Amino acid sequence: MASSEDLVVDLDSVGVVRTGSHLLHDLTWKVELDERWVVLGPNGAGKTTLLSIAAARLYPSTGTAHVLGERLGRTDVNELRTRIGIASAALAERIPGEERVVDVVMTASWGVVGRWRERYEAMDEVRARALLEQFGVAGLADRAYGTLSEGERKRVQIARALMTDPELLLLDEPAAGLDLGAREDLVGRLAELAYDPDAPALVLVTHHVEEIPPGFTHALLLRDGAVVAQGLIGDTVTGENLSKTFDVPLTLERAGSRFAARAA
Ligand SMILES: Nc1ncnc2c1ncn2[C@@H]1O[C@H](COP(=O)(O)OP(=O)(O)OP(=O)(O)O)[C@@H](O)[C@H]1O
Repeated sequence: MASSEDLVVDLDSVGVVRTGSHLLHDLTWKVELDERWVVLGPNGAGKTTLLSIAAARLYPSTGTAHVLGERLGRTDVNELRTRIGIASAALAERIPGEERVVDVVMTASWGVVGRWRERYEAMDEVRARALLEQFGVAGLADRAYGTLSEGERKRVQIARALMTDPELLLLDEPAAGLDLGAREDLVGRLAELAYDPDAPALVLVTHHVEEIPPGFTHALLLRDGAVVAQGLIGDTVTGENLSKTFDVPLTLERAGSRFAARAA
């Protein structure tokens, strides 16, 4: 079955089974080009599994998954993966501590461009430094990555994920481990990205409604591998839906385009 061109992610009744457990169950989800999605859910809900499918790194056991119009399992995933940017703790762990920050960002494109190496290197470096500037860490470009704070590293990881000018950007818990100031700074920068009409489709995974950047348009709430609710953010991120998702009575406050939740 073909997927509409405007659909960046198109999952139809997707299930993922591993060693007898259902990690995802009958999940249907469609992400359009101009949408910015937040995926919320407790530990073990299946958020990272879902992101792995959207990243074309995991195929569903049942159902069909199209990413950027290509059906997983029937396409060259190496070519497809160059069109997807991802920032996650698992990828970050593989960055060598001694690597120069600008190289951490630049090397994201090296898998894509094999020819005219030297020419591309100069262009790559200009782009890498501009992305570091966009995330407020241009001053760290020549430092060793291992010397950066957690908040600085997160920003570098997102700059790296954007290096190939992806059509889809996946962010797995980008604010995890950040102090309040660093979180707010990152939320502000992600809001700028969300409001940028030229930015890729965005999917951000988090446990915390406080980390939802303004400008995000849609939400998917997951629990035990199944969808609790999905749709426009204002309709979906509600106290009732969050209580079902996290299995604890919660009240939700909304101030402008920011959310805060606490036990009811
Ligand atoms: N290969 C596997 N075999 C069996 N179970 C697995 C496997 N990989 C993951 N799981 C389980 O699947 C469930 C969903 O995992 P996943 O990492 O997608 O959740 P998550 O929502 O991202 O959780 P967290 O918020 O803690 O990161 C978890 O219970 C996990 O233990």
